[in-house]
Amino acid sequence: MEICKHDQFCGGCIHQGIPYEKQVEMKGREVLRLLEDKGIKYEKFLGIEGSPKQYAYRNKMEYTFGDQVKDGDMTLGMHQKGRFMSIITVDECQLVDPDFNRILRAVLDFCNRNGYRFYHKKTHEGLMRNLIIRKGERTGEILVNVVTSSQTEFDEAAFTEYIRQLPLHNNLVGVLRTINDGIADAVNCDELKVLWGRDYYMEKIMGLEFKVSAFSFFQTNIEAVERLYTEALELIDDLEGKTVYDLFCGTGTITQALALKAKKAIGVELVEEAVEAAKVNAALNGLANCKFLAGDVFNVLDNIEEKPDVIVVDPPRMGIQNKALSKIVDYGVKQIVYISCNPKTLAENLQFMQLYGYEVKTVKAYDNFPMTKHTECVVLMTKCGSDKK
Ligand SMILES: C[S@@+](CC[C@H](N)C(=O)[O-])C[C@H]1O[C@@H](n2cnc3c(N)ncnc32)[C@H](O)[C@@H]1O
Repeated sequence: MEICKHDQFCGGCIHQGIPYEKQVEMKGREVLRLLEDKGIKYEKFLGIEGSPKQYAYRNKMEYTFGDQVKDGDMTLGMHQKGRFMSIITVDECQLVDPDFNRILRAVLDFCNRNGYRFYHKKTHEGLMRNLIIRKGERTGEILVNVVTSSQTEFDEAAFTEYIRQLPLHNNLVGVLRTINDGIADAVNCDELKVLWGRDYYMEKIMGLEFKVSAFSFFQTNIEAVERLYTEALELIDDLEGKTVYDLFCGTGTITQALALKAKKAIGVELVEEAVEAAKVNAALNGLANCKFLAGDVFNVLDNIEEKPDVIVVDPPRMGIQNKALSKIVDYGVKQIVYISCNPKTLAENLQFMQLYGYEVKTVKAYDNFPMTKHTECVVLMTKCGSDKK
């Protein structure tokens, strides 16, 4: 693949131009360095896996309307590297399905033709704010969600017609409009309007089906994350008859995969909408042995009656706070599987867990986000001495 035409301004693909094997090797070395810096002793490093797809792997993009130079033409895309107020049009991004680029270009043309202006971050004036495109990798379903203020007229019928007649390879299943009049530079939903079709797409992963609604979290690189989750769950000795906690469970993908084998799987997640989505999906998959609880892991752990035999954690980039980690290690379960999207906070958490009687058996890294700086890791920890019992 040639160097992307947006490379000069877009800060997303920092490793672009470096041969892929080299990128993977660099990320693997970085994980080991971070672990070693924290004095983490591990029995085995199982290496690093590259992504099954190096391009067109992202199933979601959140683009912003703006301009690249002050009072210049309207743009739609990503923030320019190092220049927060500048937006660059990324209509040839290589990390997304070509349909995303087609839709982005078409929406920008539509807005220019209709004289719609972008919402200005400083003056808080203007109409067009964001464009969110999501795709079911395994179903080929596409959802288009345009985010606007309510300050001036927006021709919803013309927009819908225009999007529906675009020649796409994938199957458009919904055209949505989100009204956001908040002044924060974030996508908040004051009202979600279904202009056509439905407000969700379907995805298939780990042999399960998922209904992913407009704002639900869902993993970005499906092929890569399926392999990562599968390998992470294979580290657990035996799930039969066991109660498993899936902490920081998001929309409950892991919880449901665990429930296929365990006696009971309990997911805990801060975002209530994600928990509601997880419940809907568990019902869709006919899984009656899943339970989902909304709230901060630190608080919710005190209210779960069933004690765990195994714990899986998949925290956000900031890792797990020590006060929550104390409660997790206090269960004394034989195996903890730690899935991490930030090797730096992973190393800090492992250091703490080692002090409280856990040892690191295996570490494996995964490059689920080729060209970018991100690396995922899966670590198996066991309670010291539990092997000898
Ligand atoms: C990396 S994602 C996990 C994704 C999940 N495994 C899935 O497949 O959908 C981390 C999740 O932790 C949640 N989270 C962040 N802080 C939390 C907390 N203190 N307690 C519970 N959940 C939290 C986030 O909302 C997010 O959904």
